[in-house]
Amino acid sequence: MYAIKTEGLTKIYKDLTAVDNLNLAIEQGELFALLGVNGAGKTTTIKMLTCLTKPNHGDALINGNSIITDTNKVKNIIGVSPQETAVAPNLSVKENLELMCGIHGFNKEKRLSKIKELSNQFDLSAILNKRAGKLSGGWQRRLSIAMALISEPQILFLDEPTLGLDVLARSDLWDTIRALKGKITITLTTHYMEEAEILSDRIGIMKDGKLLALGTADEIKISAGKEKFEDAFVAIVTEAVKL
Ligand SMILES: Nc1ncnc2c1ncn2[C@@H]1O[C@H](COP(=O)(O)OP(=O)(O)OP(=O)(O)O)[C@@H](O)[C@H]1O
Repeated sequence: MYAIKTEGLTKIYKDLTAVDNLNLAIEQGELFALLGVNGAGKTTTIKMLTCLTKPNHGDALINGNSIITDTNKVKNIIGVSPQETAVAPNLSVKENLELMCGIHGFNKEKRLSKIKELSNQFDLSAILNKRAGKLSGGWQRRLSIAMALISEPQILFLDEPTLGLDVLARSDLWDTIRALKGKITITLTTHYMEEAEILSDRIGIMKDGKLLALGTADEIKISAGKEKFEDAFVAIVTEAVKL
């Protein structure tokens, strides 16, 4: 069974088709990147897959569960780190993690063990009592990902995980994401070509709501007839090559 399978997934806002007949299948354990320039439809796709907004047409199956008819099941098996980070700025790092444990109804024992496990995994131990709003963007994002993992999701969605971060913070976060690779299915959106190429198993390139290319970075380079992934991306989105 695919982790994610979309069938003609479409979202229309008034006269704008934000996501246009998206057909995509993502394997279990895959790290998949949706790459595209601003307004390509990446966030709208993630919002539909995470049941935050309903499609106008089509459907998507998340581990076999429909985002339209099985929303509760879908919500139980996914974790989301949204573009606007879900971190509560006035709470400490620990309180943010506790809040998520509370939302998922963990008892004290489970809460303590989960916070310990994630603090170790994400290097948060030394900053547990710091106010989240005082952390740098990179650390807030790291906390946001840790929070998304509290429910032990089977599929993790990361919407623009490194948006606005400096080179070092981005590289740190790439290490964090790499460490999750293979353990869980990850779908991330990005407009950084390098991020998609370095991190993901496969990449889908979107523009104007449409999926223009799909494959590994190498496959995309070969089909576009370019040696560098960046050149392939530019050629595809400027429609210099039709795949
Ligand atoms: N709630 C909304 N109402 C109307 N139009 C919307 C809404 N949300 C998104 N759009 C439009 O849909 C299109 C796709 O937006 P979306 O945010 O999905 O793109 P994106 O690829 O995630 O871009 P970005 O990288 O800027 O986040 C854009 O033209 C956007 O303006």
